[in-house]
Amino acid sequence: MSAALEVTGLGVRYRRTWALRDCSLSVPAGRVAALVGPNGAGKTTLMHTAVGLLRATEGSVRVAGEAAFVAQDKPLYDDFTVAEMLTFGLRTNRRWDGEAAAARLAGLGIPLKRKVGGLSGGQQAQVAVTLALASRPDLLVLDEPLANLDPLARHDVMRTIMAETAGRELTVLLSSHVVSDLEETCDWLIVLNGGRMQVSGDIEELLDDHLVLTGPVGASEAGMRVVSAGRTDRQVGLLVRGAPSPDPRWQARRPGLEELVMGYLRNPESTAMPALTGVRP
Ligand SMILES: Nc1ncnc2c1ncn2[C@@H]1O[C@H](COP(=O)(O)OP(=O)(O)OP(=O)(O)O)[C@@H](O)[C@H]1O
Repeated sequence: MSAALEVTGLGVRYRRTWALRDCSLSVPAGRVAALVGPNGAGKTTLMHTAVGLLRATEGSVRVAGEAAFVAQDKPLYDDFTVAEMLTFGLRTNRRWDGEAAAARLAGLGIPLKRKVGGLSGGQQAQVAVTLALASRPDLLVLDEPLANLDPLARHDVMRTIMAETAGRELTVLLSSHVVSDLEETCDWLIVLNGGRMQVSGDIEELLDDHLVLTGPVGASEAGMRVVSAGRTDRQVGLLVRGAPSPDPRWQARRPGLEELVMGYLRNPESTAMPALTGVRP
């Protein structure tokens, strides 16, 4: 499968501050990739660089085809009606599918005559995503599309994205702070922390490749690849990568996505990157 997004040795600096350093990753075409990380991790910087709003200070970003971007603050023009936004899109995009966009908005019950500023937050997010999709991108980049939305609206926006990715070669990169929102929709995970890449990979493969171990203090950790550890006076909880421990005192189970992400974020030194990027396992 060819890569829709290929990031190689990327570094981005704002004046003296490096927002990203030594980042390499590859997202295969057709994937819905979740980009997660704490505040200031560099998510927006990575997305801006991918869509050409920022230039790489070092390294490179390559997108196969056209990218569309929905910014965190959804720069929709409040005084424009939804219909005017569609006309604007038609005039400013080479490949524009206004009919599909109008049909989708009708399906969502969003009136074309309504001013964008008069729509709810959820509806504005739907309009922003629909307009981005109407430009028929190969890569759709969404910077926290679910921020400030209630759970129902979050679910609806994710459903729109899912419906669009089904049956065509659209690749999506979306950032979020809420890992549970991504579980159903995303099949690729990227964890960014302090400007460094920690994880990039297929979510099912990553979950298969990790274990949560719980055991008494003193249970052997020899030979294990510990991602992160939590300890109390009596118990130890570990997230490990690879084979289970031979020590029978450990109880093992498969992690959930949130546990996997939190395990890595707790220990910024741990990485799970494909070998080809040259990052240590
Ligand atoms: N225009 C700028 N000038 C200087 N520093 C910046 C600028 N934009 C971002 N930074 C810095 O770069 C780093 C990465 O910021 P970025 O906005 O990419 O992170 P983020 O992961 O998107 O954060 P958040 O989750 O809070 O949106 C931070 O340390 C931030 O302070």
